[in-house]
Amino acid sequence: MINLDNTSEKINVSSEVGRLRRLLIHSPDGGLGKVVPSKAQDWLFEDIVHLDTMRRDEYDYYVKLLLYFLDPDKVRGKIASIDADPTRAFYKPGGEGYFNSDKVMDLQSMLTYILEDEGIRTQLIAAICGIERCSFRTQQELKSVEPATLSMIFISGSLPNKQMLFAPLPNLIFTRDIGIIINDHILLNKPAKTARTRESLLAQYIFFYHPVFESYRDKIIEIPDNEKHFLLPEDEKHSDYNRSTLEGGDVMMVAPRHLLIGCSERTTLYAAQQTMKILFEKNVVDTITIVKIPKKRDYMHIDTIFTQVKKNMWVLLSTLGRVGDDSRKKDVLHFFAPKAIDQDLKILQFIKGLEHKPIEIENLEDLLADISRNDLECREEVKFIYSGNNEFPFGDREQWTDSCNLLALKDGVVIGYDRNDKTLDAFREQGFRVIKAADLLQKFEADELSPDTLTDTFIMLPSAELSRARGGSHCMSMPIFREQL
Ligand SMILES: NC(=O)NCCC[C@H](N)C(=O)O
Repeated sequence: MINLDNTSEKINVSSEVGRLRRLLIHSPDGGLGKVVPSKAQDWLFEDIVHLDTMRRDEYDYYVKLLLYFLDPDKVRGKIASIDADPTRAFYKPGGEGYFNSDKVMDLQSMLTYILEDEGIRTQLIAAICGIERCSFRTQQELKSVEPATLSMIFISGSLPNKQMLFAPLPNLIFTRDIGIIINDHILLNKPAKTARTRESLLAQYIFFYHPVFESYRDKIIEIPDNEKHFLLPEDEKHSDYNRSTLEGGDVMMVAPRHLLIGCSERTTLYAAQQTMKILFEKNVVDTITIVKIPKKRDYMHIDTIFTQVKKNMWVLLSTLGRVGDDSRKKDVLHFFAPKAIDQDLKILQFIKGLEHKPIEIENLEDLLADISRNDLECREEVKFIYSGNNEFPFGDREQWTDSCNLLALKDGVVIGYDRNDKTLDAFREQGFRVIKAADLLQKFEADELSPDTLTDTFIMLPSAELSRARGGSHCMSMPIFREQL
């Protein structure tokens, strides 16, 4: 069981780059290894993945890095022995040897914890069996399964004897999308895709019942459905104005009083408006900027297009920025040249009390520079790093493999994928140390570098398998506590 002492008053996120102190993750579970080619797209994967490689050679580094920064006693001086264990016991929630941190928390452990309560267990079994259309007998049988196994079944979809009860949840590794902390409030998502429905049900139960969130229950925000929606004919139900869906990758807490909400393939205008109304009424923030991006698989959420690196630095996709892709600047008439799509981008800023008079912002760079200068009171020059170093056609290629989706562990220290070479060059040009996760861990172990003193660093996470799931380190994190900037 995790130590829950001092866990109250520990939920607060008011920026994207304040030192990260606590977050929710989920290590790739057995369900990811069950994605079959014919279901990969339905389950929102671009390909099938090799689970062992994804865990051992990729995601496990993410965990070690997070622990080194957030809960160092769990890993300092132990990396060699952790790596030498062929069973990976350190990473397996619930098992002996599990790292069990109250700073880097896995949803699976949290689920196991709440399932110890018989009442919650009965409710959740009924709810899941309801959405998954299980038989009455299955529902009864699940009642006698002990919590750790039940938690594994709910997540992976399979019984211990490997029989599949329902589909796996391969996207649960992208914890960002299930909810978002906005100051000391928790906004739950409403997933756009059926493949992610069970995830949000599990998240509801975790946020409402886990003791970590106990004193925040009245600060959990759930977005309502449009009442009219129930009365609409099927073909009208899916319009952006009638549907209510929102995913965490479209919600970005950029400054203590300023929130960005993307309207995208996943988040509808209706949900964005409802969220804005609730947040203004509750006085959680006083500026909300809606960033409407093209509804395209390539750009499923705004955090696939830009993320913050440090107070005065952002990484973004130029095709949707002011500069545009350089192939267009040079007027390259080539069949590969992208269409001008920046006209599909629209940015409107709403100030509490003046919602009827939104301010239109012309482009992403203007918005991001304004956040750095005015919200974060940054005096240095604001810098932009472009995906693929803004070299055609690498901007789009590298955005597809999450060059713009970085997780800041602290101001200027980010984790991102190792495969986006041109973007990495751009970081080097800005004076960043670009270092492999394994090498950095070695240097931490040898006391040559320390998380506390590290500055301007891009930590490269191996990503051959992870990137097939179409999300990066920003998507794989749900920060619940960051220090104030
Ligand atoms: N915030 C994010 O962009 N999350 C990435 C989610 C990837 C996942 N395969 C999905 O399509 O939902």
